[in-house]
Amino acid sequence: MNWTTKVWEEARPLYDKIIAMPFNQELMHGTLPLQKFTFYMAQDALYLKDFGRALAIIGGRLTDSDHMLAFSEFATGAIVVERALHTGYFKLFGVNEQAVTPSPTCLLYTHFLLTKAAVANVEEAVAAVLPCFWIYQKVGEHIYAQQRADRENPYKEWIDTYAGEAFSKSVNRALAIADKLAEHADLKTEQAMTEAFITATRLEWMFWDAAYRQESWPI
Ligand SMILES: Cc1ncc(CO)c(N)n1
Ligand SMILES: Cc1ncsc1CCO
Repeated sequence: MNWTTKVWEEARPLYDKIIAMPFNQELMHGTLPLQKFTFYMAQDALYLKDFGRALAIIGGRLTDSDHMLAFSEFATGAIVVERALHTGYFKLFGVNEQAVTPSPTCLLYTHFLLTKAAVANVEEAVAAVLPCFWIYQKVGEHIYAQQRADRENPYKEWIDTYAGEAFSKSVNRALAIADKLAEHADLKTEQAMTEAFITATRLEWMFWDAAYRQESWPI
């Protein structure tokens, strides 16, 4: 059994909890309050910039040139999505970019990714960024399949991005790279990959939860 199949079995209960979150249920029905979505978007723009940075770092650390190419394209993709938020939802919903600073959870997640990208084994670094691809694809596709066709959803563009074919191609490429690295990894490295994947999946849950609560710094 390949590593991604095994790790998904472990992550499955976390994924089920992510789907059931009020943020995602309300996003699916188009009833998520605009304030909560706007908070999420503003935090996600900050997230995507550092995520892109982490992907570029990993790209530079990989050995295989096909893998390097894939990660530099993922890094480009993350920055393109970050730019699209600014010209799309930010303008549409009137977000003041200057006023946005990272929430505790956003900072925790981006710093986790940047630390793994910079100093962990590259296999573990790839595993750490994988939920950003895979969880978003699964959530996007779930919401896309469940949404009601007769109703306009203000968050349609978000849903279409992550349920779309272009994103799916990136996800499949990232999964294949992770499996290839796991295939050649020793047991200890494979276990570290699994742990990094599970931690990042928890952080995905926390990122949506923080947006729903519009999390701020306690002091
Ligand atoms: C928090 C978060 N994780 C993953 C993605 C998709 O890459 C995103 N846009 N935001
Ligand atoms: C995972 C991911 N999320 C937004 S862009 C990107 C890389 C794929 O282009």
